[in-house]
Amino acid sequence: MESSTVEKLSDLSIGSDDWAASAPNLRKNLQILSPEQIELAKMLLCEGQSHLFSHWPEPGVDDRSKLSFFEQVSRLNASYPGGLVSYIKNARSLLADSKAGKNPFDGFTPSVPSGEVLTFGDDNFMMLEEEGIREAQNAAFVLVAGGLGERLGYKGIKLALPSEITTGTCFLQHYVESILALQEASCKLSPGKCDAQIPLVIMTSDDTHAPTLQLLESHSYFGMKTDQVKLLKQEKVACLADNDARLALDPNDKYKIQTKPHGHGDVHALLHSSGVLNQWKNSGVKWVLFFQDTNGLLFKAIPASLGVSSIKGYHVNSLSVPRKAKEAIGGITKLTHADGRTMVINVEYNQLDPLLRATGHADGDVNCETGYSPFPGNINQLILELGQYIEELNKTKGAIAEFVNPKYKDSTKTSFKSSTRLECMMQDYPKTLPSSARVGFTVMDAWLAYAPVKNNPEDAAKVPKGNPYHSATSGEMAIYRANSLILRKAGVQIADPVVDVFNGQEVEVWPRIMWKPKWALIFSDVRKKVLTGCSVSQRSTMVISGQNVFLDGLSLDGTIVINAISGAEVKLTGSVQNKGWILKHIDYKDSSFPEEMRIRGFIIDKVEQLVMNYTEPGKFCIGS
Ligand SMILES: O=c1ccn([C@@H]2O[C@H](COP(=O)(O)OP(=O)(O)O[C@H]3O[C@H](CO)[C@H](O)[C@H](O)[C@H]3O)[C@@H](O)[C@H]2O)c(=O)[nH]1
Repeated sequence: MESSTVEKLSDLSIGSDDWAASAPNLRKNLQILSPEQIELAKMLLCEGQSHLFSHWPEPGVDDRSKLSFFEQVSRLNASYPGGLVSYIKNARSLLADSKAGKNPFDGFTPSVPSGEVLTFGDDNFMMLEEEGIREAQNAAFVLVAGGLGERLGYKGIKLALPSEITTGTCFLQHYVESILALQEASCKLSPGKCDAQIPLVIMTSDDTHAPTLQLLESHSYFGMKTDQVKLLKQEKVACLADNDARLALDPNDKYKIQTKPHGHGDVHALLHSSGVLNQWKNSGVKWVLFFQDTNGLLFKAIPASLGVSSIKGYHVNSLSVPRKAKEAIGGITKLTHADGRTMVINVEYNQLDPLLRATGHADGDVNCETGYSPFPGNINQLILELGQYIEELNKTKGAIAEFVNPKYKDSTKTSFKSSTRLECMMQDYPKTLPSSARVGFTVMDAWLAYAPVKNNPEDAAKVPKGNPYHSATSGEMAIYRANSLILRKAGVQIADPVVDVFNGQEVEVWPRIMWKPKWALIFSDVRKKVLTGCSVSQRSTMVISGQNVFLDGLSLDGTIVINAISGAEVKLTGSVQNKGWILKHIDYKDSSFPEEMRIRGFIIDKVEQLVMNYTEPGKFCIGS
């Protein structure tokens, strides 16, 4: 050992180790720690964390575990803006506010903001869609997928779950194919050569990282270039044992700090620290679109909402849908402070009711005469303008306003039922923006834009009548409904749905109509490909996978599946009739079926179908 190192160590461990007086068991072990670890130990003691070492035995016993404890501390320190010192200080302050019952919206009065309300299929909507397609080549997508989906109770990652079982396409595949279709459509509109590759970042966590990577790798990235996709893993944060923000030890490992997820708000700090935003800026990206793991309808709403951002010049545009009172989505709210400040921001679903009650709305979160809450529902699809986003993150480093939600043992609020932690949400990003920032929102019908898969069958069945179930059943049925309604609007005679009950949830069953994003991204695509005199019966299934497939005088009563390369132009006409595909009820408790089927309450019995595959270029016609 070099003499200078010897001196330094002896200095710390023998001579001047008074700083460790509050943790005698740590003091005895200083000799096994590196200088960096000793610095971390000093920091922990300074922050009142001596209890972490009270059980430490003599040097020589469990030394490996002691070192791995510090490795974890080092990781926790590095992954939080400002390190653990900031985390603990923020925690103390938020815990004190929580104990005092301080309302985070103190001094603010809520009111209903005004935003862009769009109507599917009208001239304005179609103009915005065209604009969105033009801008798509300047977009980058960010998918937050670090959550485990505890409410759904599904064992795998939600991105691997089929969004519908007619084609069995999982959410991630659908998202990637939609982005690739946007890329192609946008480039086609550019004069000259356009070789834009729309980047996709996926935020994962320890819970989801490996399976997400595996899903991508085992499917060749669903057609994306491997360097087009980047995974950023969020770290968990330390749990807090009490109001003094003493860190909690893992009940199963006393050399480990217990950790829990910090929330989707981490995405901003991760994008900032990864350097990816500047790379995007240099390659001409202008818009960053954030989205969540299970919304099979989302890409039907992307083109028009991107069009709104572009035409209005919004720095922040949140996509929203009419919200049913008490629905588990935040409300977009205008908050006006007594001092004159205003902001338009998401008020999370658990905070909206208390905020309204505290500000003179005795009934809290209730529907108005329209049958919906007057506050539009935030679906957490945000479009940020990259230049202003980078400017803001350079100031904040991506730190987002946090909150804490401890479950107290009793009304004295002195101890917790279980450890808690700080959390943050990505939609709180606008909270720190200057008043000059252009923050807006776009409202679209829920049938077109929002059908997440969040609730397990039991909880979904308990949702108040008239409110959306947000289950695998409703998420799938919503896709069929949206596609049916879009074709209806384009002039196809689509039979009315029938009402059925799956896993205790009453849903409308429309014909199972599916198309790949490359067939139609926007309504004008559908109109170009759907000619006159078409009809589809309620029991029918239609799957279109091919760019140049046209419906012209088709009368479908059964199942038709078309797979065609882009060079093949296929016309579907005349009558197609067969026994088709039948939905069969299954019970979610019946473990003879795979979990991803059980959670929706049905399987498809593929009795008879017409399947046509076109692998050569040319013009083809099906139907008699
Ligand atoms: O630490 C986390 C937690 C969640 N997520 C991801 O964030 C997304 C949203 O998570 P949840 O589905 O659990 O979110 P909530 O339902 O609690 O609520 C959020 O989504 C709603 C709409 O779906 C509303 O917009 C609401 O205001 C917003 O907070 C998911 O893709 C999830 O994977 C992470 O990446 N990391």
